[in-house]
Amino acid sequence: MNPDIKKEREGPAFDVEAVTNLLDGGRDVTERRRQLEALVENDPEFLSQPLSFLSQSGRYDHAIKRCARMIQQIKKLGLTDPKDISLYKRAVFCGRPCPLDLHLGMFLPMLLNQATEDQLEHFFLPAWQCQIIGTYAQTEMGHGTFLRGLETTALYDPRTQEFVLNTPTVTAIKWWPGGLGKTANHAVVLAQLYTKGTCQGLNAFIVQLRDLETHAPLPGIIVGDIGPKFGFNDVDNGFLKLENVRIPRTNMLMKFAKVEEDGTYIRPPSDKLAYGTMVFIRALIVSEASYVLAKACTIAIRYSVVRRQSQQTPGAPEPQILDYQTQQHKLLPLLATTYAFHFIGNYVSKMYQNISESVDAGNYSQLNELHATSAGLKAFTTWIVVAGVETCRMACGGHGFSCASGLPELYTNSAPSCTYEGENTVMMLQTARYLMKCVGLVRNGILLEGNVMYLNPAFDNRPRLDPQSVASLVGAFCDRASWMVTHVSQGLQSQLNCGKSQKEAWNNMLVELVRASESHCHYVVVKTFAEELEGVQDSGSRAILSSLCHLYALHGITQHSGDFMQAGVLNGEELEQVSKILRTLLSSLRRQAVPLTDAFDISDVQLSSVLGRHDGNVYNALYAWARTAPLNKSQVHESYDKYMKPLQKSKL
Ligand SMILES: CCCCCCCCCCCC(=O)SCCNC(=O)CCNC(=O)[C@H](O)C(C)(C)COP(=O)(O)OP(=O)(O)OC[C@H]1O[C@@H](n2cnc3c(N)ncnc32)[C@H](O)[C@@H]1OP(=O)(O)O
Ligand SMILES: Cc1cc2nc3c(=O)[nH]c(=O)nc-3n(C[C@H](O)[C@H](O)[C@H](O)COP(=O)(O)OP(=O)(O)OC[C@H]3O[C@@H](n4cnc5c(N)ncnc54)[C@H](O)[C@@H]3O)c2cc1C
Repeated sequence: MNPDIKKEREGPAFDVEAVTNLLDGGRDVTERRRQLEALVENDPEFLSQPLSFLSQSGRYDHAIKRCARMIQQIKKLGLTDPKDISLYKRAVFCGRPCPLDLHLGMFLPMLLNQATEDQLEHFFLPAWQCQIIGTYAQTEMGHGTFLRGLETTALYDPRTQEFVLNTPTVTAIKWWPGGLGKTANHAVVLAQLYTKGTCQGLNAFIVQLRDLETHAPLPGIIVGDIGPKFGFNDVDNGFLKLENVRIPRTNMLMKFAKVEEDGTYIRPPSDKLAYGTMVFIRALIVSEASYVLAKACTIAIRYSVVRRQSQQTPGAPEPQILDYQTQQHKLLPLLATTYAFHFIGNYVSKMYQNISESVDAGNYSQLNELHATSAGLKAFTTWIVVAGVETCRMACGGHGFSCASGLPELYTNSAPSCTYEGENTVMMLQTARYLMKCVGLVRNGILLEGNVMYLNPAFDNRPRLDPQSVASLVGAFCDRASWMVTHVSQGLQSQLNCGKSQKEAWNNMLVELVRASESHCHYVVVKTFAEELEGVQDSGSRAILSSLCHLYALHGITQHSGDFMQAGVLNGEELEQVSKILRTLLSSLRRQAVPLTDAFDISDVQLSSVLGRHDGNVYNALYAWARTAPLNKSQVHESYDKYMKPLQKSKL
C-alpha cells in the first residue's frame, strides 16, 4: 500500500465501519451488499477488459452479455427482493447504465402501476422472465419536454376493436428510448388517443416491436439505434417509426383510463396518473445521485493524498496536493454534498413510497407535492453532481483526463441525468409553479404545512445568524428561500399589474423562478441533513457527520452569498465570519477525508479507476493500463507503412 495513503488511514476520528453501516441502512444491509458484490466480483463471467478500449458495438455486446448473465444469476440465486436485485445490478454494471435499464426501471413499473389485473396476468410474467423485453417510448424527435405536443397517434377502430398507431411526421418518430435500438421487443408507447373522432390526450399502449423468435422488426415497425452519443454508449438508445401498426384494444394500459369495446372513453381520476412512472424514476435519480458523487470524491481524494506536487520549502519533500487549501476547497464541500445527497435520497424515496400508497388507496391530494418535490430535487441534485464530477476530474490534473481515471466515463454517463426524465430547467419550473400556488394559498388565508411552512405569515423572527450553529444555518437557508419565493411572486404580480398576460409575466420571470426553486430545494436538503443527524446513535458518527453538515451549509452560503445578503439574512461582516469558519473546517476535515471516502465502501472493481485504487499504487497501475491499450498491440502501427512511409520516401 502506498505509504501516504496508509498514513491517512491511521487513527480516523470516527468508526469508518459504523458510518458505512449507517449509509447502507444497517450492519445487515452492509453484509448483504458485500455478499452480493462478492458474488459478482468472483464470477469469471463478469471479468472484463477496460471498457475504454471497446468500440460502440463492442461496448453494447459487452453490456448485453452481462445483462444475460445477470438475469440468469438473479434467477439462479433466487433474488426476488427489489433491494437485492438493485444491489446485484449495481455490482454487475458498477453503476453504469445498461440496455435493460428501461425494461427494469420503466417498462415493468408501468405494468405494475398502470395495467389492469388481466393485463398483468398477460404481460408481467413474460416480462419478468425477459421473454418480453420492453422500453418506455415517450420522447419523439420533435418533443421531449412538452408531452401534450407529442404527435404519435392511436386511433381506435371499433370494427376490429384495435388501435392503429402511427408516427405521422418525421418529428413524431420516437427518439431516445433506452434499449429501443436493438434490445427491446416491446415498448410502452405514449400516444394521443383518438376515439369516436375525439382526441382524448396521452395514453399508454403496449406495442410488440420484434418477432419473439427471430427478433426481426414486425410489419409497420421501423426501428434502430440513434448512433454514438456523448456517453451512455453501452445503451442502444433508439428510434421507432410506426406505420399503421394494429394492436388489440386490450393493449392500452387501462388501470385508470379506459376505452370500452364501442370506443367510449372513460377518463382517469387524474390525468397525471399516466405520468406516475416518470415521478418514480425522478425519485430514483435523486437517491442514486449521491453514489455518483461518492465515486468521484473517492477517486479525487485518494489521488490527492498520493499525488505530491511542487515545492513549498527548498529541500523538503513535495507536499501532498490535498494539503493545498484550494484542493481542499474543491473536494471537501463535494464530499459533504455526497453525504447531504445520501440523506435527501432517503427522504425522497420515503416520500414517494408514502404518497404512492395513498394514491393506490385513491387519495390523489398529495400528487402535486410529490411531483413538485421530486422534480425540483432531481434537477437540484443532478446539476450539482454532474458539475461536481467535472470538478473532481480537473482536480486530478492530467491523469484526470485519462480514461484510466474513470472520471471521464463517470461524467459522460451521469451528464444526461440533467436532461432525461425531465430537463432540469423545466423541472425547476414545475417546482416554481407549485411554490407560486402555495403563495396564493397563503394570500387566501390558508396555513401551509411541511417544507413550505416558511411561507406562512410571521414565520418566527429569527435571531442574527450564528455561523457556529447548524440550526442557525438551517434557519438562514429557510429565510433565504422565504425571501426569494415571496420576492418572485411579487415580481409576477407587478408584471400582471402592468397589464402583462399570465404567460408573458411568467416568461419574464423564468430566471428568478428557477432561482427561487433552487433556494427552496437547497433549504430542504440542508434541513433534511440536519434532521437526519438527530437520529444517529453512534456519537463518533454523529460528530463527523455534523461537521460535514456544517461545512455543507457554510459552503452553500459562500457560494450564494448574494442571495443571503439580498434577503437580509447576513451582512458583509457576518459573511467574512462564515468564510473564516469554513476555512478552519476545511483544514480540520482534511485529515478525515480518506476515511470518509473509505466509508462509502466502493470496491476497486466498482470504482474502475487507476487513480482511486484503495492501495494508492497509482503510477505502476497507470503504466500497466496504458501498455494494454489496443494502439500498443504492435510497436509499429499499420498506418505507418500505409501512409507515412510512402510520404517520407516521396520527394516532397
Ligand atoms: C438512477 C436510475 C436511473 C435509471 C436509468 C434511467 C435511464 C434514463 C431514463 C430516461 C427516461 C426518460 O427520459 S422518459 C421521458 C421523460 N420525459 C419527461 O420527463 C417529460 C417532461 N415533461 C413533463 O413532465 C410535462 O410535459 C410537464 C410537467 C413539463 C408539463 O406537463 P403539462 O401537462 O403541460 O403540465 P402543466 O400544464 O405544466 O401542469 C398541469 C398540472 O399537472 C401537474 N403535473 C405535471 N406533471 C405531473 C406529474 N408527473 N405528476 C403529477 N402532477 C403533474 C402540474 O403540477 C400542474 O398542476 P397544477 O399546477 O395545475 O395543479
Ligand atoms: C441519455 C438519454 C436517455 C433517454 N432515455 C429516454 C427514454 O428511455 N425514453 C424516453 O421517452 N425519453 C428518453 N430520453 C429523452 C429525454 O427524456 C428528453 O430528452 C428530455 O425529456 C428533454 O426533452 P428534449 O430533449 O425535448 O429537450 P427540450 O425540451 O427541447 O430542451 C431544450 C431546451 O429548451 C428548454 N425548454 C424546453 N421547454 C421549456 C419551457 N417550458 N420553459 C423553459 N425552457 C424550456 C430546456 O430548458 C432546454 O434548455 C432520453 C434522453 C437522453 C439524453
